[in-house]
Amino acid sequence: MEIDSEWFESDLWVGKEQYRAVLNELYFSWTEIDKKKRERKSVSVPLSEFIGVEEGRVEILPQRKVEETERHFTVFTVKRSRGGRGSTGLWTVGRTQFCCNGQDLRDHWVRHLRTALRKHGASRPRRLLVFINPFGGKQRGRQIYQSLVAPLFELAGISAHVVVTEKANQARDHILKKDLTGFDGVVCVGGDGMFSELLHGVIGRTQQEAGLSEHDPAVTLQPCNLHIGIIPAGSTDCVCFATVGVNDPVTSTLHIIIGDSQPLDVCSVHHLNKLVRYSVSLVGYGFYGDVLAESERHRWMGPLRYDYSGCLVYLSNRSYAGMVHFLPADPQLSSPRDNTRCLSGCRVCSESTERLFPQSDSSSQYSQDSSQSEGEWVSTEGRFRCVSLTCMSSSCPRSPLGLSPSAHLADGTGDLILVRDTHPLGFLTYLHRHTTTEDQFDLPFVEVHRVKAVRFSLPPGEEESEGEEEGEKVMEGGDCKAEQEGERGGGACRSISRQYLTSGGKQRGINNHKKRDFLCVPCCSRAPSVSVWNCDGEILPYTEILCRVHGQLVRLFARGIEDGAGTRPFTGGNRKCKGRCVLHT
Ligand SMILES: Nc1ncnc2c1ncn2[C@@H]1O[C@H](COP(=O)(O)OP(=O)(O)OP(=O)(O)O)[C@@H](O)[C@H]1O
Ligand SMILES: CCCCCCCCCCCCC/C=C/[C@@H](O)[C@H](CO)NC(C)=O
Ligand SMILES: [Ca+2]
Repeated sequence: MEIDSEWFESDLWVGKEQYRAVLNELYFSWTEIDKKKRERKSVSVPLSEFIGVEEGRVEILPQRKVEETERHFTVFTVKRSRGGRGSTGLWTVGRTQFCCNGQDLRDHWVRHLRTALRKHGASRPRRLLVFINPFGGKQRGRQIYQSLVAPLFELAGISAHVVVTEKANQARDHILKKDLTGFDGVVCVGGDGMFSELLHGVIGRTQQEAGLSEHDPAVTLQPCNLHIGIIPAGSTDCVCFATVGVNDPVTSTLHIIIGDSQPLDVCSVHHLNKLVRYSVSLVGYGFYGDVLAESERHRWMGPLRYDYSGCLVYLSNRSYAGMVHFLPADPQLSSPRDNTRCLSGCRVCSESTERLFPQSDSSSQYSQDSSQSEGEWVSTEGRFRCVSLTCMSSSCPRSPLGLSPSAHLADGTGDLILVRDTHPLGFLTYLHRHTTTEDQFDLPFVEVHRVKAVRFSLPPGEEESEGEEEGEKVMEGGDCKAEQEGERGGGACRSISRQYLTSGGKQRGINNHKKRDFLCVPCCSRAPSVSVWNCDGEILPYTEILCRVHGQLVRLFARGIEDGAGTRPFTGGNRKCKGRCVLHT
């Protein structure tokens, strides 16, 4: 019966059917024995997708139920499930209860399966630090963790230290300052804002330990070893959706348990050689900045505030003057218009790993490539509806292909999208194409460039003033110059952002009249001359910024979007796959 320490096989029953079950070093499989059947059922589970084994007849979700019997054992595996809209990125917990012909055989199976799991699971996390935002999204973070995540962690033998946050930035500061010895990863239960806290904590901590300055945009940052897991429980779970393919807590938990590892590009945003923030999804000026700023005034609406604010901002019909300078990426490697899709196991991203971290010697240690020459900067100016930089596709439920459908998660570049001023219908067409398979870049007023760095400045005479004091105070209604001058469009002029800050009464960064102008968005009749930057859902306190993409700076417990997950292939509209896409490689 026992072949060697890896192999094990015997007959087993599942319900009334008899199976031949085999465990080898890669798979656990069971095949129906009934010779009379034309089609015999056969299941094969790679050990990499094996979650756990328990004695008896056991259920884990929705509730733990154990029926202790001597002859049964239950295995739990990753099961791919059909979600809504043909999505295949949804994972559930597969459960199979096996019956043996005696307790000895049962004990053998449990022992062998556990040993195989231990051997195979060397790269799986054993200890995690979990931060729950109890107020994110629909305020269900705590419940999601307790009912869906914790039981699966327990089944998989993961021990979790849980912190329910009491204030903003607690998770970031914990990661920056506390002892993290023994943790294999950090996990957030929340939305993009919580993810951003973990991102800043992990990157900051890694640079501190490496003795590197985060402020210098020219510094090659140290890639972070501590993995980040995202259990989606926010109003916007864009990073989760774009890296997993669905926003589903169980799917994300399973990716964490099996120790998936997805490298991710990160953009550092600087103002005058000072780090302002990091971004993985969107650094957007104009429309996306205005929508975020407007949405802050309607937080009570919950996730719907983005739709409402989107309509208001669209109707305000704004464009902004600016100068954009960018450092193009190597066009030989890929293009934002090559109709490829960055899917799990993406070839472009794996080739980028070799380029970004050439192996310096025979050991497996990666060292970062700093030999490449920077290349020539390109400049353009004009009036823009929006200027967006995204390091990934930024696909989300609203826009399943995302802001830049052919962007890559881990190729060391970002896509810069310039939407020049146009008539309202033109801009509406651009926005609407995000929700369909039609190419949003195939419009005369839209440009897209694959870049390594971007600098944005205001036109001459409109530059930001500098040197104001630090310290923070939220801008109040009534600070509005236009309101004081009786220029408002109707109703009271309200300040639009909780996060747009002034310094102890004095403003930081932007000179007063410009700042007051845009704080009146969109209720005043006078059009503001500057917008704000939306950086992964946070408003930046500066207009003139320098962004630099750091290839594969962090790693998520994810594997990218599996073929067909949460997306549609390029079959519609004028986007045609020419056989070069990842689906065909
Ligand atoms: N206990 C807390 N109290 C207040 N704010 C918190 C707390 N914990 C985390 N935060 C902050 O709340 C912000 C939003 O959280 P999160 O991203 O989880 O939810 P969300 O609903 O998706 O967010 P948003 O409404 O901004 O889209 C984060 O930026 C985070 O810093
Ligand atoms: C007429 C229909 C108009 C629909 C317009 C849809 C446009 C969708 C574009 C999706 C962009 C997603 C960008 C991601 C942003 C996130 O980084 C950020 C943080 O969560 N979210 C927000 C809302 O700023
Ligand atoms: Ca990228």
